[in-house]
Amino acid sequence: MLPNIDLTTTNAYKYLTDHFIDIAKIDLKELFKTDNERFAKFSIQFEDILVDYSKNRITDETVALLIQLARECSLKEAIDAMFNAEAINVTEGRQVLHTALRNRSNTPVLVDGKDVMPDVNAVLAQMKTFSDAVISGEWKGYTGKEITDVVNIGIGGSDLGPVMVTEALKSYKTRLNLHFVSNVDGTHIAETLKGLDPETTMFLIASKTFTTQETMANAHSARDWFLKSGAKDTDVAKHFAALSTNSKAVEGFGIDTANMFVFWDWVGGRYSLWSAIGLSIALSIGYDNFEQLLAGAHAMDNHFRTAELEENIPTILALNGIWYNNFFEAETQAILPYDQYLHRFAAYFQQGDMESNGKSTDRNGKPIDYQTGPIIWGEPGTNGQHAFYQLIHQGTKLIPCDFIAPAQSHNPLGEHHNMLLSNFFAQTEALMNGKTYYEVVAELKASGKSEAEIAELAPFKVFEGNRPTNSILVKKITPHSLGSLIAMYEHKIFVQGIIWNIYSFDQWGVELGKQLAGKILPELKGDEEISSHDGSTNGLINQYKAWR
Ligand SMILES: O=P(O)(O)OC[C@H]1O[C@](O)(CO)[C@@H](O)[C@@H]1O
Repeated sequence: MLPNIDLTTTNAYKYLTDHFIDIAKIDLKELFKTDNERFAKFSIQFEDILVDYSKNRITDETVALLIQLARECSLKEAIDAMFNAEAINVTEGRQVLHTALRNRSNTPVLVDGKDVMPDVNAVLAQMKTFSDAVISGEWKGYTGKEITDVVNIGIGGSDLGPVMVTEALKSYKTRLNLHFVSNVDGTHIAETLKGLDPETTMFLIASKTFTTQETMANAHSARDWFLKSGAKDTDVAKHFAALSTNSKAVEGFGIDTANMFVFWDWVGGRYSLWSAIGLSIALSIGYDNFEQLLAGAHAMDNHFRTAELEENIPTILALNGIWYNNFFEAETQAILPYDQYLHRFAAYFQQGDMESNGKSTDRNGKPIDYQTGPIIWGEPGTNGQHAFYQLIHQGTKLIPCDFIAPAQSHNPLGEHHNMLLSNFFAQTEALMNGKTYYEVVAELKASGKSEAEIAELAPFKVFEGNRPTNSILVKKITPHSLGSLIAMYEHKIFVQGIIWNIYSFDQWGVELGKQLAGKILPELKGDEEISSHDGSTNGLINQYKAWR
């Protein structure tokens, strides 16, 4: 069972509320001036990942109180409950076992008394055989040609993880070209298919439920396109595979069950890239690299499960986030990777975090009167610097930022990487130190400006500073380190959900829109005027009908 504790009733929360009044007045750069050990104290290295959280508005006391909060909310017990296969996804009556998918040590994981590891390993073996055959060219299409292109059709967790990882690990690419179709907008599949040859294209229909409207519509359009090329129904087996928990629906669609890669309902969609949903990743980077990704995540799982809370990276990151979210009232959290390969990392964790912790009902079914999940956003550096960093530096909102960068580039081109990393280091320094009015005046004087010009300009050039950041420096983005990095954020989300006393593994909030779309779709068929909705919705539907 998960603990059920309202964080605002804990002693730690009360102490933190008082402590916040003191900390709100303290300037972060002063904390560095008075403590030479601050970096050593507030940074943790795990394998090839260094997490520096010293540029946060925290003291020893803050960290101690946040840890106390985690203890009072029974975090350790909750971690054990997840790894021990308790049904902690209560509203769906399921276990939460994405960690079993990457359990490379193969210790038994018992679900209802049955060890799931043999099934996990059997699917991995099937993925290996299949991906090896397609990559080597041994697998032939219906006219005897090798497969050159793979199209993953899926959405949400059946798309975002594979897209993010295949982009992040592009430098490990096999000879196959990967494409991803998610949107029900016909443009997505139409544009993707334009450059492809049905004789050499493989489709992966990725859907946990195999009922998702967008995925099924795209899957049918893909099959129509394939059959139009002259292929027969019996050729579908050579060009379509399914990644799903729903064998019946897969059969119903006409995909050979030999080409079905299963997973289980104890894998949440947004945590499924480690499962058969990762087949596109295995095809894209090769099975051995996919296994390395799993191994990296497993290493982080072990760290999360065994490290003391004070040394536990996901826990520390989560508690820092709670500090800003619940005390400083920060509304958002930026994820800013200084690595072009990680350009979908923030988008991936938009689903990971916001679908998990965007909840306002606690574990008693009662409305919550404190803040839960933040808005997650971000773009790669340095592009972001030339777009939205203005607001991070000088806007009225406090935006805690995670900066992520690899020390080694896969493309060491002249001075590019030093230039990139100089920006990475400079930004967190600038956000912390800011620039005072006196510094601005001195700078303007030195540049030869008149007194009048200085008086006019100076206020606009002041940077308040004192803006918090985490710096996550990774030796190199490899399948292993990326696996660890993803698992680190997954567990951060878990910790926050525990402390906010919410259920992080359901997603009822996506249902209402789906339901209403299902009602509206038949109304769009004919030409008759619609009057069954509110005035705005009626007006919009009727104008759509008039214009289409
Ligand atoms: O894999 P499926 O079942 O097609 O679902 C896709 C996505 O839809 C959601 O249920 C949200 O609509 C996500 O949680 C999930 O990742």
